[in-house]
Amino acid sequence: MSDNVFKIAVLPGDGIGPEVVAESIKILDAIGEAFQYTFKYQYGLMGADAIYKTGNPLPDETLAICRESDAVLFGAIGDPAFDNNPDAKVRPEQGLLKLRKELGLFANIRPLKTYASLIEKSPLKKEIIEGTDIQIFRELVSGIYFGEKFTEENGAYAYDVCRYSREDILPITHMAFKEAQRRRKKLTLIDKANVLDTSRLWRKIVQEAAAEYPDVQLDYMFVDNAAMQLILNPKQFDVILTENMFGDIISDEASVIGGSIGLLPSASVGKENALFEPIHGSYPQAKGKGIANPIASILSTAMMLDYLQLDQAADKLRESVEHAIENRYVTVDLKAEQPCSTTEVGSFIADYIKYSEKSYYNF
Ligand SMILES: NC(=O)C1=CN([C@@H]2O[C@H](COP(=O)(O)OP(=O)(O)OC[C@H]3O[C@@H](n4cnc5c(N)ncnc54)[C@H](O)[C@@H]3O)[C@@H](O)[C@H]2O)C=CC1
Ligand SMILES: CC(C)CC(=O)C(=O)O
Ligand SMILES: [Mg+2]
Repeated sequence: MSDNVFKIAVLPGDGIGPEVVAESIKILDAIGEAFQYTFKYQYGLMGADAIYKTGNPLPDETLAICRESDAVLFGAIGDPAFDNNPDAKVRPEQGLLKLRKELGLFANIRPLKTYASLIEKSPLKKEIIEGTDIQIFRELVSGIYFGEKFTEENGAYAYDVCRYSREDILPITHMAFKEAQRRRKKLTLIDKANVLDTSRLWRKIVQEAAAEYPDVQLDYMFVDNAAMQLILNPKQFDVILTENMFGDIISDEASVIGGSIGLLPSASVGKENALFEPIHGSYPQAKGKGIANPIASILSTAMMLDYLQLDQAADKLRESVEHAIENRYVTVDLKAEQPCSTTEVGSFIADYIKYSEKSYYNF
């Protein structure tokens, strides 16, 4: 990374991935213009698109581009042709899981907040969700997604092994405690320690680590109860720490509180690199229809600007997104009276960044 020049690996992927990433690039260019940054993009094949073109869901060239980059901007992978074929040995999802493992992206951070103009649009009552502000820390490169897996040749049985080590658990545990210290000083470990040995190991290690953070209130919640509590009383949560599969599931559920999964960004962070992607998938039903909400990808780009320590630019991007949402310049999933298309939302946000008052310069 040299002053004001940043190498960004761009992996659009499948389905709506290319559409929402295109809006993020449009906005990154607007940020570059407004703040005099240069973002150099290197595009890479990924997922089903990569399988169709190369036979590999994560080509070596794509991995090399990511390793050489300052950050990775990723869309989504996934294709019904593979979803509906349980016998497919090569799958798009393998590319994403391999990329996360190869880059050592052990911490997946999924922020969730509510917006005033969307509160009334939620299926949940205003008094329950208003003011919800949660950070989910999901372990991303271990657990059942990465364990030994086997299917008996005649389909008689199959298994997936969930395995965790202290080395898998500690790094993200410390990250989550430190984030709680910066926020409202509450950390909730979500697990299934009443049944699973792996969860009991999480609870033991997190309990040990807690001694280093006496200012943080630590509590525990079984994942089935947590799935209910997220809907009953989401404001009880500040920072959530959990293992891979539980985090995958509860973050999609939590997205309903914010108004749409099309709003939720994520950062996947390791020691030497980071990847930024919406929490949603390739939403194949919407491919090519211009109805996909690009804001989750755009807010993931804001998290990338945070990571690159471009704080003013990140703040301006978030201000621009809030301006679009509060002025109802949004896609159909947010129940807009006059829905905008994916590209209209992106252009509205990009124009606001370029032409709004210089509210972010300290003149
Ligand atoms: N990180 C990734 O690349 C992920 C990939 N996938 C893959 O995506 C494919 C589809 O999986 P699904 O379970 O249908 O998950 P999905 O997240 O693609 O879509 C689920 C539902 O969420 C809504 N949705 C998703 N993205 C949206 C957006 N940007 N704007 C508005 N609404 C949106 C739609 O109602 C959609 O039917 C599968 O192949 C799956 O493996 C799923 C999750 C994450
Ligand atoms: C391939 C899946 C594990 C992707 C996903 O659902 C996620 O990361 O949220
Ligand atoms: Mg998921």
